[in-house]
This record gives sequence, structure tokens and C-alpha cells, in this order.
Amino acid sequence: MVCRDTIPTWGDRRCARIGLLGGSFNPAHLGHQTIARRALGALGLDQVWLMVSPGNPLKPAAGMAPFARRLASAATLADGRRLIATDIEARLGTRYTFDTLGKLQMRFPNVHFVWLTGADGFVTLPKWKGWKRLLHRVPVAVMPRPGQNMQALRGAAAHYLAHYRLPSRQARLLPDLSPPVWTFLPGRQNGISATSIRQRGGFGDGAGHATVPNTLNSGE
Ligand SMILES: Nc1ncnc2c1ncn2[C@@H]1O[C@H](COP(=O)(O)OP(=O)(O)OP(=O)(O)O)[C@@H](O)[C@H]1O
Ligand SMILES: O=C(O)c1ccc[n+]([C@@H]2O[C@H](COP(=O)([O-])O)[C@@H](O)[C@H]2O)c1
Repeated sequence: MVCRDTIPTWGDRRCARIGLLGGSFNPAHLGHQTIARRALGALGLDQVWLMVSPGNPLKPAAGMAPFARRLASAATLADGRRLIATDIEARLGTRYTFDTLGKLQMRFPNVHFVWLTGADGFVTLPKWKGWKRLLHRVPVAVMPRPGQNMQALRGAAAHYLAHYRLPSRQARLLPDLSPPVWTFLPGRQNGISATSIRQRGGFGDGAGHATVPNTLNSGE
């Protein structure tokens, strides 16, 4: 199930707290599912969008499967209700997260977005376009990843946000707080990575000969 422009109703109110798990999903794997579900529960989110990047500005295009194939991979994790795979970043025509967030927040003014990332993403954040301004645009939840956690907690982003860390026991407040604000959500860790799957040949040759299911192209 791929999310289109309309935000589904959730109970009797608009779906209002949405976690954005941006990623290459080259391919999607259990690590993504683990952190998405952890964020849903711990932050009290209505949905998590598995937001497939048209092209991570910091990753080489070589070895990157075509967008449609990565979207199809993310869709295998989605349930169409709480976990949604979406091509919205490609449709917005943005690549940099800062730009994407600006457009999403304009398009969905009533939604409280939270940026979700594994600990490795929080380590590399200071290399992103406008990273400090980005941290003033959206609350951030960092999920543990083996071998990355100490670096994340001691890195430049954590240092910059030192006075804005929300204890994980208060994590449910995060989506409704004004940024800058962040939390580190301890939890079950999964050492799986897309790199290791590709190295084992688990995502074909990356050349993208797989057919995308019709449902992904037909507007569901
Ligand atoms: N095993 C994991 N544990 C925690 N976070 C993860 C895990 N795998 C991916 N993530 C997070 O999911 C998001 C998207 O990750 P991505 O699609 O790049 O997967 P990856 O396994 O890191 O890929 P690659 O190995 O190709 O770099 C990032 O925020 C990343 O930190
Ligand atoms: O905006 C940037 O400068 C930027 C630089 C690197 C990565 N990102 C985003 O970080 C998310 C995770 O990327 P990846 O490739 O590690 O899965 C994805 O949404 C990317 O678009 C964003």
C-alpha cells in the first residue's frame, strides 16, 4: 500500500502525528520495520511513512536500484494502515530533507511530523543541507543501531541539541512539542543493513529488472 496525497482518517479525527522514516530502502529490511514499529508505539504516532528517497544526496548512484524497485521493496513492509510506503518525496521533486520537510509542512499544515532516524543517520546529520535549520523545523527521534549509539549520543548533532533532549520516558510528548527537540529511544537493536543484504546478493544486481506491481502505479 502506497500513501497518496490524502491523509486517512484515524478513528474520528484527522491522522495528525506522522513519523517520517526517510531512506534509500535499497532494499527495505527488518531493521526498518523494527524502528518504525518502535516509533509508532513509543511516540504515540498515527502512522509512519516509509518515505523512499529519489536519491540520497550523499550516496553514489552506482549500486542504487531504480526508484520504483526500492518503493516496491518498502511496500513489502507496509500494512497500509499504520505503516505506509510513500513516493511523496519523488512527487514533491525534492531530494534534500530540509526542502522536503518544508513542502510537506506546507501541504499538510495540521500534521505534526517527526523525523525518524537510526543512530547512524544522526551521526551523519551535520553533513546534510541546512541541518541546523532542519532541527528547528521538526522534532527528531533517534533509534538505536548496533555500533552507532555512542557516536550518535556524543556527535555534533547531539551536542548542538544538548539542551533540547527529551527523556525517552516522555517520548509520547515529542510530536506535539515545538522544535528543536529530540529523543533517543532505547529498544531492541537489529544489526541488519541493506548493504549486507546486497553483498549477499539478496536484492538482485541493483539493475532493477523486477516488475513493479501494478498497484503501485495505478493510484491504489
Ligand atoms: N538495522 C537498523 N537499525 C536501526 N536503524 C536502521 C537500521 N537499518 C536502517 N536504519 C535506519 O533506517 C533509515 C533508512 O536506512 P537505509 O534505507 O539507508 O538502510 P541501511 O540499511 O542503512 O542502508 P545501507 O546499508 O545501504 O546504507 C536510516 O535512518 C537508518 O539509520
Ligand atoms: O538532506 C540531506 O542533505 C540528506 C543527506 C543524506 C541523507 N538524507 C536523507 O536521509 C534519509 C536516510 O537516507 P539513507 O540513504 O541513509 O537511507 C533519506 O530520507 C535521505 O534523503 C538527507
